[in-house]
Amino acid sequence: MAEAVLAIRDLCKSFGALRATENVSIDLVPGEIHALIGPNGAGKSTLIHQIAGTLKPDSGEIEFLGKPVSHIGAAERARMGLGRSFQVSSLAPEFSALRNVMLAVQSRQGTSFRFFKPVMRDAALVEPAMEALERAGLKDRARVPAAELSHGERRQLEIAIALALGSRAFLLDEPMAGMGPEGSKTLTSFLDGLRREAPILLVEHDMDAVFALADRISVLVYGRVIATGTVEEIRSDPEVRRAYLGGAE
Ligand SMILES: Nc1ncnc2c1ncn2[C@@H]1O[C@H](COP(=O)(O)OP(=O)(O)OP(=O)(O)O)[C@@H](O)[C@H]1O
Repeated sequence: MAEAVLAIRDLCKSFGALRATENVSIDLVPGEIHALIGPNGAGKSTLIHQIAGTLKPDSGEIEFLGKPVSHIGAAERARMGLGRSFQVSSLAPEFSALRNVMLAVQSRQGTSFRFFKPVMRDAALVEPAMEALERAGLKDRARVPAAELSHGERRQLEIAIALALGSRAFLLDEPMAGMGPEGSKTLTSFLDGLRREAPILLVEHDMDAVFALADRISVLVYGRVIATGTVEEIRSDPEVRRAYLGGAE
């Protein structure tokens, strides 16, 4: 298997007596969607927080792009290209999709344009912002205020921002939440293509989306990974069926 973009080894996190993450080891290889599923309270969000750097593990290692990152903060991990999306929306609703992405490009370029006049600065931001919108399938909606975009388009916009920030891997926490059947279908096909941009660690309760998208699935129950495998392996695993999938077919 290709070298992991993201490698998590023996991660542990307890809240008092509760073991929210217990010796979790999973990885993310180039081009894949690795879904993380499990019942409510299994520890999925706790794990994503630790990977993103917003929660400190008790022990274990996290490597991103071959470098240990356990000791560095969330902002630094984001700068390295670990893109987290969907739980906290960072969109400015009154600004156009384009302006939202331009702000991200600007934050990435830092102060290198501060000596330029605003209009020239804008020109230097438009091109990379439009490119990110195109990669996220939103080029035609560039001038539309974020508030007027559909639910699914706002998620695409968040992805465009992550792409503009140079994401090398995506941590997506329940992207299908709040979507109707049509929106879920559109977003599923969008995410299907997104894996070519960067691999995705996908936390999702929508099993149709998970089974349609995942190259591999890890099942988390009471903080432990009870199985990792392909869709077929996971669907036919007796322990997984007992603990989580039940009669879902
Ligand atoms: N800050 C905290 N302090 C104490 N307990 C916590 C804290 N955060 C999470 N927990 C507990 O850790 C366990 C795992 O929670 P977590 O939110 O990670 O689960 P989850 O799999 O994401 O659930 P859901 O699918 O409902 O979002 C739960 O029992 C939860 O109550």
